[in-house]
Amino acid sequence: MMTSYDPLELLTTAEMSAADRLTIASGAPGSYLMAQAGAAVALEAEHMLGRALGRRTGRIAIFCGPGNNGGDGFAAAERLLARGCQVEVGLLGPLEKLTGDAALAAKAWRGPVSPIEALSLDGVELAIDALFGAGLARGLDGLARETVLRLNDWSAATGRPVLAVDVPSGLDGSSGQVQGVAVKAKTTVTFFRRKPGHLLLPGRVLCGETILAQIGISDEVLALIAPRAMANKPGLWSRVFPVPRVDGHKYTRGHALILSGGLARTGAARLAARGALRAGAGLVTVATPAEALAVHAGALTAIMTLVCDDPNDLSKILEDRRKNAVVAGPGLGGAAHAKALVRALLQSGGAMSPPRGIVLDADVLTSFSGDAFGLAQEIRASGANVVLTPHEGEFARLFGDIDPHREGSWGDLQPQVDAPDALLLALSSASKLERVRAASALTGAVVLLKGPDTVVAAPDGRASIADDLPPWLATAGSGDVLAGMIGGLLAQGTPAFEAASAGVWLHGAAARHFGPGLIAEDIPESLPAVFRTLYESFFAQQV
Ligand SMILES: NC(=O)C1=CN([C@@H]2O[C@H](COP(=O)(O)OP(=O)(O)OC[C@H]3O[C@@H](n4cnc5c(N)ncnc54)[C@H](OP(=O)(O)O)[C@@H]3O)[C@@H](O)[C@H]2O)[C@@H](O)CC1
Ligand SMILES: [K+]
Repeated sequence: MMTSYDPLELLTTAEMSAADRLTIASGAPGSYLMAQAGAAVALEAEHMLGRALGRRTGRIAIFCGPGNNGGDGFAAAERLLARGCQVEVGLLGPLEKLTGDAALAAKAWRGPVSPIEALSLDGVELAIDALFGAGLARGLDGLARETVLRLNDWSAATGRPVLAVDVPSGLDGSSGQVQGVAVKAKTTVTFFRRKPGHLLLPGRVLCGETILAQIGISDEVLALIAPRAMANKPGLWSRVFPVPRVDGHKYTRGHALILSGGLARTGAARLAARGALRAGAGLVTVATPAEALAVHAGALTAIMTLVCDDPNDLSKILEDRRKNAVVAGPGLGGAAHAKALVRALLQSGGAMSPPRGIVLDADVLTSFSGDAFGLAQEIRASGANVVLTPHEGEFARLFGDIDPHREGSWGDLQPQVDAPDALLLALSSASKLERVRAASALTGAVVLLKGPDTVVAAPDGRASIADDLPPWLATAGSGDVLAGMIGGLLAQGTPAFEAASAGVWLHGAAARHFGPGLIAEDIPESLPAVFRTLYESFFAQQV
């Protein structure tokens, strides 16, 4: 059965194996799951042929590997043959080496099996890639590599599609990274739940459209597996989302403070401020150097201003604990100034309850380049709810160049993090998901790493991955608006992980609503329409 809704959970390949094992242990044979998987692939193959040719009689070539992914290929082949399709099967490796359910599926296949290199693509309308799935163990080489390249060349030259089983072969389902080479699919059919690699780049592009099929694995196994990675959709954060209440007023919706840089760089703070206000903060104030006050005052209406020339001014401003969220970084200026301000900011919360929400972005992140340990110590000592919002460059400068062996680099941090060695290794992992999780575990902050596949991770290992951000979101000032929106959500009391995840989703939804040609100023102005649709969906779920 194909799924018509988007479940949130994303399963690593290890978690998916656990789901298979638990299901098989509860009495459903593996061969049944494989038959269901094959049937789902066959159904999609028929749809694809139907769409391309208006009939389902075109030739289909199925490339099977030596494990259960190949078994799914045999099961699909048999199903397609039974439905009257023209199917040919090639196998990587000897038939007699297949074991378990894959051997059973191959035995049930009534047609011939060619060596994979002999399976011709001449006149083929659709190729099915069932070489490797969750069991990919190393980079592809030799005949496996040649086969993948042959499939890609054929598809590029003819425009005919490849349908991938579970994941395009060569793609690591947990990380979204390519192991050597990978198939470029038009469509991927995966089972039970999507894997992080279906969302993370380059995986998402290699998968084409990902279709989720249910093959008889019960949702109940999720309670035992307890997956920690989720697709970033409203269902992830809707329960804590600050929907305005009839009995609320602006003072119950928090007060966000945005730190501005000097005269030549005030626009970023105003973009962030507008983002915070549109995201629903009750009050928003821009704290600005005196030299830029007139510029801000002339450009702002609903947003207030305060003079803040140095860390002392900031500490005084923050004695007002009603200013419960702060955004620092956009356009803030030179490293020494930014660092001094952020120190004052992190030391200002005292024993606030609930702790102040703080978004650190742009120039603040750059001011701590190579000093992730220093930043981590200050964040942990602050007790604040901190969200870091780097792009790839800022992330690399912050976490990519640290020397854990330098004396004193860990300071008093080491006892506060689990498995420090593994954490350091993960910081340079090829997997974006693992890198962001490690950065979050090190700093004790929620970390949001931007990109077309923005990942948000919390120190406890929860993570969200975005899969619906439009390319026109990558425009000057867009990140400033995002930082402000997250600040606005924090001001309303949204917990940091959910505020960051919801901020990413709303930012993308606003950009989708506006469409191509978007500039940063359009994002806050598109939020009301997004909220209207979002609240309607919340209310629809309540009735
Ligand atoms: N379990 C179930 O009930 C269900 C499972 N399902 C399906 O099973 C799939 C997972 O199956 P799987 O675990 O057998 O792994 P799979 O991806 O076929 O590859 C393993 C084989 O490839 C080989 N190999 C690995 N890397 C290689 C390389 N670079 N180059 C060359 N060879 C390489 C590896 O060899 P080895 O490493 O042992 O030398 C081994 O022979 C999953 O994606 C889904 O499609 C569904 O039917 C639902 C029910
Ligand atoms: K595959």
